[in-house]
Amino acid sequence: MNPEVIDHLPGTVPTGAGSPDIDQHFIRLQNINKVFGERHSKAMKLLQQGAENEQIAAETGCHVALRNINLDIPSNGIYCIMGLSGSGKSTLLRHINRLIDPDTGTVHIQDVDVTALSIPELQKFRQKRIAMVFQHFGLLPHFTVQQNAEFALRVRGVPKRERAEQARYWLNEMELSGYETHYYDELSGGMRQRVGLARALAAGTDILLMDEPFSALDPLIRRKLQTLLLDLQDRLNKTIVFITHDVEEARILGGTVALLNQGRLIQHGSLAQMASNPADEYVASFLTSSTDVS
Ligand SMILES: Nc1ncnc2c1ncn2[C@@H]1O[C@H](COP(=O)(O)OP(=O)(O)OP(=O)(O)O)[C@@H](O)[C@H]1O
Repeated sequence: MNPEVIDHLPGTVPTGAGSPDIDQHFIRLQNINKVFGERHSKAMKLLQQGAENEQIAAETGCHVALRNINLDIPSNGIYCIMGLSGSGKSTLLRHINRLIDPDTGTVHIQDVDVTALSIPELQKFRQKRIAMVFQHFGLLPHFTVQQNAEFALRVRGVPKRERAEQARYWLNEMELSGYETHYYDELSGGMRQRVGLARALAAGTDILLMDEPFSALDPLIRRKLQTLLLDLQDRLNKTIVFITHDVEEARILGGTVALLNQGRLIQHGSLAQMASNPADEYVASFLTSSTDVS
């Protein structure tokens, strides 16, 4: 049996009991800049000279998605990335697994410089360490629920019986037993996202990147999935980076956040600290426009 699978068989899933020490610098982004657009080198030059985003856009047509991001994300917890639409949340998240390459800067996960990995090394690293859950589920419509849940293990070359066992375990955890042979079209939004979660968890990685996973769902289902995620996290102790627009959702998920505005990291820490000592007007109005976080 594949030793990677043994590590993550249902009976050996790590539990929250005796939690490991938290590594405060588990994921470390340093000096990340990211510009999108065709006149890229001109835009980068202006950025490095300190030009504002608007000036760069006016002179080059390029969009500055991330500006000098320095952020440490601790291990074994849920860390929320927040900000208005277009503030750079997804771009930041996708730097962690290098779905997007930075223009400058580095991403480390523990002692691995993710930005320095070759493509084959990166593929292996992702398969072993990082799973992703998407806002619009990212399921393959021509695959059954079971096949979708097995997908990451199949890509990794895990033998059929073992991956089927893993997927069934996580589908059961997601209350989807009995739906294994169903297809995407036959599922509600909440069920689709539970398949997305089962797929990510079956992969057995220690890092989960979640890009607004619950925002397409109606409020009751959303609340149910938040509770499900918290219950799982109590047992699994993963490092979860979770994008949300919603301050209330961030508070439910533990209240540790990084807040972006126009590609800049404006403030990070606990929501309560940010509410009592906001870095600027934007933070204050972002927090109060959503909910009471004190
Ligand atoms: N591939 C791309 N090409 C050009 N511009 C891009 C690309 N990806 C992102 N952008 C731009 O970069 C900025 C940041 O985008 P990003 O998707 O990271 O924001 P976001 O905060 O996740 O927004 P949303 O909440 O709407 O998903 C946006 O203005 C977006 O239009």
